[in-house]
Amino acid sequence: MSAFTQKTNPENDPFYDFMRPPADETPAQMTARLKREADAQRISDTIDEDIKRDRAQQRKSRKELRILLLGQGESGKSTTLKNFRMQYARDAWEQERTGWRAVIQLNIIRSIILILQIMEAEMSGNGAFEGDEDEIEIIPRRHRDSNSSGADAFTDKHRMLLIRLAPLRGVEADLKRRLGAGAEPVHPSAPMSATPFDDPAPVPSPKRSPEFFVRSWTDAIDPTADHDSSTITLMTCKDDMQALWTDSAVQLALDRRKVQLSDTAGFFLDDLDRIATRSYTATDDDIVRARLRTVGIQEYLLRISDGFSLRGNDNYWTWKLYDVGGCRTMRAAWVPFFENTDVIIFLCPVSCFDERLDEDARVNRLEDSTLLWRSICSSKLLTKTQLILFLNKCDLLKRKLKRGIKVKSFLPSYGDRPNEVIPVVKYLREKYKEIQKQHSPEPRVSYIYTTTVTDTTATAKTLHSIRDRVLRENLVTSNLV
Ligand SMILES: Nc1nc2c(ncn2[C@@H]2O[C@H](COP(=O)(O)OP(=O)(O)OP(=O)(O)O)[C@@H](O)[C@H]2O)c(=O)[nH]1
Ligand SMILES: [Mg+2]
Repeated sequence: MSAFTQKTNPENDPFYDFMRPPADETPAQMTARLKREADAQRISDTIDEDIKRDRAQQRKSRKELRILLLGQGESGKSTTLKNFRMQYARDAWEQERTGWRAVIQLNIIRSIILILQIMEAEMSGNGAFEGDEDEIEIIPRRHRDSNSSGADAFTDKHRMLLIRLAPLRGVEADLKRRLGAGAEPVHPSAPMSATPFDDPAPVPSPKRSPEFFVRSWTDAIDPTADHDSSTITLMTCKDDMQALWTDSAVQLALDRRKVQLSDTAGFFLDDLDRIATRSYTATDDDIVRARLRTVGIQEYLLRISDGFSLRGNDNYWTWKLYDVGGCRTMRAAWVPFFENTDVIIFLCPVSCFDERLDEDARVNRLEDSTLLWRSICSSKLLTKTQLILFLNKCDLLKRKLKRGIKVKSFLPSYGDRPNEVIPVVKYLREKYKEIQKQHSPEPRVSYIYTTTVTDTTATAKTLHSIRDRVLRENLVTSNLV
């Protein structure tokens, strides 16, 4: 087994007596024994390394690469995967297009229900509000002024909107039922680990209740499903949804509670005219922006041409991409996938410096991401794995800094550097590069990209560059060139 099972008590080891040194061991005998043990360990490590290298070599001679997408929840792993599939698995991508409509409808309803909840809380003078038992996403992460209330700002018009939009809750339940063919509940207080290598430990229940998710897209995205009743309700509610979203009292309430709805995952309220129609078909951009949380680990196959070999099928490689759930309750499940992983694409959302984790509100998101990056860089299991870092969500960072949020207030080490995108990204790039350099068991090349993976055109260029670099490196190490 791996190095991560070391924490067991040696007294429980059935071989403990056998391994225990003799009671009357002299210092000279002890030195000799320790040397023997160290030699044996070295030989065992070398054999393990040889086996690993042979396996990697075999996979490479079959032109197969394993690529793992890692990073905290909402860092953009599935969105990166979507970009890969859009570029390199176009047929499957097209087949799933119709099915994304239901996910996007659900994203819209989630945003509306959040606004309704906030409005209800404000009307009743409650500082805080609770979502439904299995409520989804978007309970604000940042600090709220819980004493403020705008009850007076709301009128009969708002009460009427509450009533008229109530049918959306039924549509939400219906869509969840249909989409949730592969769903299983995630216990909100399930044991968590900050890195995949820590023993999971229970933490207090998170403030937010769990977000909707499905275990696999292919279960959820059913292009043949008839979602007409949801579409009709959305069409009927469209004007009211727009009236709610553009209402000034609502906007003020969202501001008071520091809910930046347009920056949240799966935001489509500015696109209602286009989406709440019977003929709506999800565009590539819509699919990339749609939010569906990942649970467990999902495998996707891509066939990617290396563009080097001359003969027909000879130039195709199979890339096995693994998309994982990034929340702390799911990180322990990553470890079995580390063995034989050729490449890790790690996503750090640079806009998250002022946010807390959904699953543990005590933890700053950037701190969490940095800790995770360090653990991945230092892992002995991943010594030979090529690490590619995406400093992602640069668009959101730009918007946040423009609103005047100061990086220094959350990251004192940032000091008096300019509160602008380029210096912030440069600072984080250097920090992450330094961590990689300091903690990697062996020197490794650093591949760092600044990304906004919802920008499909820019991301296509990044992915082509990665394809070329990864293939070149693996062609060289497998002596195929
Ligand atoms: N504006 C913006 N949104 C992004 C970016 N990257 C991802 N998102 C959005 O952020 C949300 C979360 O992204 P996902 O790809 O689902 O995150 P994930 O890492 O797979 O999250 P888990 O499955 O929970 O581990 C989605 O709605 C994306 O559209 C980005 O660079 N900019
Ligand atoms: Mg995901």
